[in-house]
Amino acid sequence: MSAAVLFDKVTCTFAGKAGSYTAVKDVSLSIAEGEFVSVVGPTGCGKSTLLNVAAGLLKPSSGSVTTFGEPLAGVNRRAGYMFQSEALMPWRSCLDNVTAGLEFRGEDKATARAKAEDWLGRVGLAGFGDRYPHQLSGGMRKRTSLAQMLILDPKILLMDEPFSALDIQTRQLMENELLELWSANRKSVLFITHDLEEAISLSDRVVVLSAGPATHPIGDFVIDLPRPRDVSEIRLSPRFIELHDRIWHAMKDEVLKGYQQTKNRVIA
Ligand SMILES: Nc1ncnc2c1ncn2[C@@H]1O[C@H](COP(=O)(O)OP(=O)(O)OP(=O)(O)O)[C@@H](O)[C@H]1O
Repeated sequence: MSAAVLFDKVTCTFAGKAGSYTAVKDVSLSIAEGEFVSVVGPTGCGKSTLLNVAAGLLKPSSGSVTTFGEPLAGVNRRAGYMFQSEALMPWRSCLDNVTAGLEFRGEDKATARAKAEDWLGRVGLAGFGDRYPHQLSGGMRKRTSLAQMLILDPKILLMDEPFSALDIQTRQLMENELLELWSANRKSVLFITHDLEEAISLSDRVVVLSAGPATHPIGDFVIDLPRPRDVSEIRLSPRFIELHDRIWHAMKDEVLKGYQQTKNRVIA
């Protein structure tokens, strides 16, 4: 079975006024079909850069990416995205935001509407379709974004700190909802987060990145916690605490290095 996403020795170098900067170097990483993989690492190390490469929005300076065995050229059409920032169109209702992708694909309005209503129900927003984004809470806007992504039935979900702007309770509710939707129809997920607890509670595997420059994976941990999981309860289990200790041990020096380097780059 081919990997949903396979990074093979991916390097990304950015040109800048002060010279070039190699954000990630020789990254090899694979995400299997149906696998939930989180990538954690110090601030500014290159997590979003890798996600952008998987999305086909950024071409690596060297190395290659394949998706389901095919070389990725241009935007990854098999992927759905969810980012930290709000991506809803403020001038469209919640329902019209969810139908947008299908309309762009040329699906007829009535079918798109029926599918969107179904998805709004699945993410707990039945009856909210005619609200506009500014009339929804942060959690509801995230649910709308989830429906907007899932309605297109992507084979891979690329998620860049999608819940980091939410308060802790709403965040855990959303994480549980994501797991429930994911387990009903296992997609491959590449999930970027700063938050190690979030990574462990959601994932099958957690990949730890080194501090930049030339970021690369320094640890790859299988998360053997049972499913289904409740993200707030699983954090109290002895196995979770053990995994957290091990991964944090691998990460903490890099986090300090990353923080120092970011500070120095700002000062320089
Ligand atoms: N287009 C670009 N041009 C120049 N430098 C860039 C560009 N994109 C990213 N970088 C640099 O590459 C490095 C990695 O950035 P990236 O956003 O991937 O990190 P991150 O791990 O996602 O950060 P954070 O944890 O803060 O969200 C950073 O030092 C950033 O300044």
